[in-house]
Amino acid sequence: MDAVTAATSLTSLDVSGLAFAYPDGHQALYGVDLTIAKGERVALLGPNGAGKTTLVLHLNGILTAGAGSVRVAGLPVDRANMAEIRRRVGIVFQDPDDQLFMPTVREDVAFGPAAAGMRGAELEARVVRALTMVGMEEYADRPPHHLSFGQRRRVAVATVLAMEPEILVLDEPSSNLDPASRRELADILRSLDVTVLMVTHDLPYALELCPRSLILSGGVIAADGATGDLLVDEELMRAHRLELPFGFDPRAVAPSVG
Ligand SMILES: Nc1ncnc2c1ncn2[C@@H]1O[C@H](COP(=O)(O)OP(=O)(O)OP(=O)(O)O)[C@@H](O)[C@H]1O
Repeated sequence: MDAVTAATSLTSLDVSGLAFAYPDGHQALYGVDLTIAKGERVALLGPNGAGKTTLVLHLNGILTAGAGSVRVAGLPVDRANMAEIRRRVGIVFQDPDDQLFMPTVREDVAFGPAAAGMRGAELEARVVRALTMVGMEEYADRPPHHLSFGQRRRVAVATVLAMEPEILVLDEPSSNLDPASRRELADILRSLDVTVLMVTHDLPYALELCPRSLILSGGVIAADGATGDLLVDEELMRAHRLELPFGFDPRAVAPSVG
């Protein structure tokens, strides 16, 4: 596939036969197949140790496939395409402090685009746009370490959005957020015109935000379907150690809209 075809691909992510063992021999992925279309919001569910983080680390080449392939908008994730892949796949890690290291919020958000060569008014506009998307434009000149956890998570999302990624990958985005911050982040994610893959143990959040979910279990995709359908399947949930919060009834929640 040539670069032009890749750039206009309707598939954001295509993972095929992905297998991976860590250097100590531990096999974490056994042959993962999945496709995510442009603009979809998909939750990646699964018990501890299922391989979710291992899979995510393959999406921008932090880990490279032992076997199989990963393509982002048609581009293979390999050494030759790494700069373009890292621009297209934005990963928001669970701990915002892994992503924020500059003296001000503005510099943190500018870091990625500046490293890609952007300068001057274009860079400033990019930073303002990303901060506005997460409602943090008024905090541009503050040191990140003076912000609350929820605000730092939003800035971490902005650092990734500033790269205008094809896919936004979020690792446990709702963890450690109070209910209002959790809802505000959901509103932000819903407002974005970007493909989203969200790793989460927060099943109500998955239902609220993601019309589709994947269950990764034992290093393979064990289920792929409408989030509401998966969450009401008690046998499936039990088989993969997934539990809804006490009293939560997925049938009572309106299905998320794409
Ligand atoms: N650096 C490593 N070396 C060896 N094994 C590892 C390494 N990192 C993870 N593993 C193993 O690979 C498997 C998958 O781990 P991974 O972190 O991908 O799971 P996960 O689904 O993200 O789990 P959690 O929900 O707990 O975050 C686990 O059995 C884990 O112990």
